[in-house]
Amino acid sequence: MLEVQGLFKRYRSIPAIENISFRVQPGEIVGYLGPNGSGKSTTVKIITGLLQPNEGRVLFHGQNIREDLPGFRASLGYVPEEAHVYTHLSGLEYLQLIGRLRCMSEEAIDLKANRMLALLGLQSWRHSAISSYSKGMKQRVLIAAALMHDPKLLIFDEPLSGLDVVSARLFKNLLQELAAEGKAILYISHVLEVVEQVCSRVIVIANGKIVANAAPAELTRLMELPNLESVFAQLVQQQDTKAAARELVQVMSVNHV
Ligand SMILES: Nc1ncnc2c1ncn2[C@@H]1O[C@H](COP(=O)(O)OP(=O)(O)OP(=O)(O)O)[C@@H](O)[C@H]1O
Repeated sequence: MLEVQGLFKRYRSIPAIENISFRVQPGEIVGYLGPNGSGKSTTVKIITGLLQPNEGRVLFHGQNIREDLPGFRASLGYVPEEAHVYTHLSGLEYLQLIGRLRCMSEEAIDLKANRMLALLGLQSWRHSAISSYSKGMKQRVLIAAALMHDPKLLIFDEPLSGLDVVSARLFKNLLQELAAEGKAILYISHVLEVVEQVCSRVIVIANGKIVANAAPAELTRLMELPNLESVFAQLVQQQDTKAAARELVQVMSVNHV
């Protein structure tokens, strides 16, 4: 369904991603993991059509997305890492706006917006301005907004940020339901425990390059490691965090008067 082929992106001649290729099929939840600055957002911006690659292309149902971006976006639901919502609108007004931009009927907008807000625990807040919402409440509105038009492809960029325990569990169950419905899902997250539970496959990138693309269980088995977190640490050669934390506390307590 989604096919990413040989993407390269350079910012002022410095490579951000190099030769990124992968597929996401209907019913799959694919985790896209990497440390800060490894190129996840750059990849997602290219897939959503916000950024043009220097090389490579993105195909959706075999067609280059840049040949018909509005058509592609009609099939795409995207929850961005940073929320830029119109905070003077209420949750309900925001979903109505999104529905109208998606050319949905008023009847469908009203039904879906009200039901989704209720299911996401925002019923009594639906007429309040988003500016009064907590981070997690804003995040839930964004999730509803991404689902309103029943897209075939969903991209969630760090969707758990700010969500409380119940909302996070609801989101995990939602991912599984969406996959069972045949949606293709790309899931970017640093919460490896959840990724390990829900993803059928994970792609790990480091310094802009893919270093692994396999099922979580296969990665842990092949690398003889207990969980995805240790696999990730090994693959991206992260620093010795215990030593760094100890040193930070030592530096902090250097006499400063
Ligand atoms: N607009 C830009 N101009 C210059 N360099 C950029 C720009 N955007 C990203 N980069 C660089 O490209 C590399 C990849 O960044 P990107 O934001 O894609 O990483 P990321 O994996 O999403 O990181 P994070 O987990 O912190 O969100 C980084 O080295 C970053 O500094």
